[in-house]
Amino acid sequence: MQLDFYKYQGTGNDFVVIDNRQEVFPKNNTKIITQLCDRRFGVGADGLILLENDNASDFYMDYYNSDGSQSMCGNGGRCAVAFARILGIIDEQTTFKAIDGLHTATIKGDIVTLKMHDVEEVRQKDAYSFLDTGSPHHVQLVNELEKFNVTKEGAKLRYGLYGKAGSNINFVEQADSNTFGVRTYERGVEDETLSCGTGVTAVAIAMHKTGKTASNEVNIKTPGGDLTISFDQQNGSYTDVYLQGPAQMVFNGKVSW
Ligand SMILES: N[C@H](CCC[C@H](N)C(=O)O)C(=O)O
Repeated sequence: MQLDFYKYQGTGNDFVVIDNRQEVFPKNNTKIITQLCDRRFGVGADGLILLENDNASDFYMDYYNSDGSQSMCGNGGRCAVAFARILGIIDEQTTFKAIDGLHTATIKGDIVTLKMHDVEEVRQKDAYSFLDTGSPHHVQLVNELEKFNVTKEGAKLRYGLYGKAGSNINFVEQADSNTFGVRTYERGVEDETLSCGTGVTAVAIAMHKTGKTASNEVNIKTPGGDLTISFDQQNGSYTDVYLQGPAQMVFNGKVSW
């Protein structure tokens, strides 16, 4: 079988993207997904995005981590919006569906602003917070983030604290009143990625909830680039949560198996 694919990246979180509106991709075959995402035996990516038809919105984003598991992906969502515009499905605004429901988004140049779902609950512990922004996230402040062993400590928490289902693990260092550095260990990739969209969204909300910032616009610096998160807060819930940053096509080609 031979298929056209596109490679996208959003702040260094990279994806194989396929137009699956004709339902040609064998998505029940996890081996093909893991192989496409393999950086030595395949194209190489943190995840796979299948863009599909949806009868209630502009398109459906079917997202797979590089190990074939599924969840919502914030950076992937931004890339899917950029891809939908290239395909001519959308213009500057869209409503699309993902595993966690409907999202609206706007795109100007290569900057995509994606509305994330509301967050009602932030579990606060002494050393960390835990919340779901479409995917589950552990958020923990550390010192000397640049030197921190994210892969080792992330794996320890991901398996030790959260069992089989696991969680993504975000390590955070505050830079100023509304700026934070973030490095993320992603479940499903089982490694550090250069950026995680649902992760930085979780960090922004957790930092606001725990009083580290009073601002409802938070800047995040990841190893792959900068993202901005804005939100409202009403009776303890976070609403109108927006994730903003670049999404770029890198190359396209054909894969066969
Ligand atoms: N990179 C993604 C997260 C993928 C989800 C995932 N790793 C999981 O929870 O299974 C993002 O930008 O939000």
